[in-house]
Amino acid sequence: MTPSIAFIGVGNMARAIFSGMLVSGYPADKIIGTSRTAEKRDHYQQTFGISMLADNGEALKRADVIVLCVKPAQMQAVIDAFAAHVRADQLFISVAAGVELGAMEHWLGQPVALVRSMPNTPSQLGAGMTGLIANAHTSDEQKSWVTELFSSVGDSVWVEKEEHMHTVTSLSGSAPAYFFRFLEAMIKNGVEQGLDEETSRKLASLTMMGAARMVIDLDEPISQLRKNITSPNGTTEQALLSFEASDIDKIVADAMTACVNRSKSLASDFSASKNESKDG
Ligand SMILES: NC(=O)C1=CN([C@@H]2O[C@H](COP(=O)(O)OP(=O)(O)OC[C@H]3O[C@@H](n4cnc5c(N)ncnc54)[C@H](O)[C@@H]3O)[C@@H](O)[C@H]2O)C=CC1
Ligand SMILES: O=C(O)[C@@H]1CCC=N1
Repeated sequence: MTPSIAFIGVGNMARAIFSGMLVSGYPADKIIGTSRTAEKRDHYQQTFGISMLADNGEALKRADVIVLCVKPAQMQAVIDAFAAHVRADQLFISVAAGVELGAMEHWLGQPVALVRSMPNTPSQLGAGMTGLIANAHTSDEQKSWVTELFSSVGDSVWVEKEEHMHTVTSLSGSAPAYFFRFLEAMIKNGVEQGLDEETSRKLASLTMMGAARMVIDLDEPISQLRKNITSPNGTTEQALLSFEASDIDKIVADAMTACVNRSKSLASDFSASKNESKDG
């Protein structure tokens, strides 16, 4: 039987996941979303044919699987409000950056299956990439179901240690934004050189897709793919020398480290021990 799945806090990430699921054939009548805004509930219900509710507790009651999609700062309040009504057979999946399994277990207040995920927005096109880790109460069967769920919107990897979720965030969760930023800069320069925006956008973005497909589909080192384009004393060489002069490795490493550090600081803000000391 297809499980009913409730997305608590429908925003960018929830929409990306359930729209990808719908495209891959998940029945709309098995998908519930929650939003506090009537306009958004109407919009999502009409656009996607899913059930939209105002009450998270009602969504919890109706669902087999609950995907927690609110911002990290809202997670505790959302869980606290329905924790007393959680059933032992339910499966929870969080998409929140930084919020650790231990903190969510603490808020849920009972042994329950819980998966922490770090998806990304290309999920909405079935091209998502998701990192996953489960708590000790999650069965192998539940893990397989979660793998299938995220396979329906792209691909996924299970990490061995929870601290690896910070790295996943910097490599895939946040990373579509890096590529968008890079494209923005390229398109802007194409326009500055005289092309219209549409042409510049098409040239840059389809090139990014083609390059990514070469990396994924061809069994060749990325450095070799790069060298195949870089004629000695040619045009590409000049562009790459310019990147090196700006220390591209450092630029990227600094950005990824900043991302990881923010993920760690979120984890520390919402850690179980901090909550225990607050409670006690
Ligand atoms: N946007 C992204 O690319 C990614 C986001 N995430 C995670 O996904 C989570 C959500 O991020 P976004 O979707 O970008 O944020 P968002 O702001 O677009 O969506 C969150 C939604 O939750 C709603 N909400 C807040 N409190 C609520 C409550 N008590 N009951 C019901 N709904 C409530 C808000 O109104 C909002 O619509 C965050 O924890 C973030 O770390 C993870 C991976 C990628
Ligand atoms: O920026 C954020 O905090 C979220 C998590 C990963 C992508 N967006």
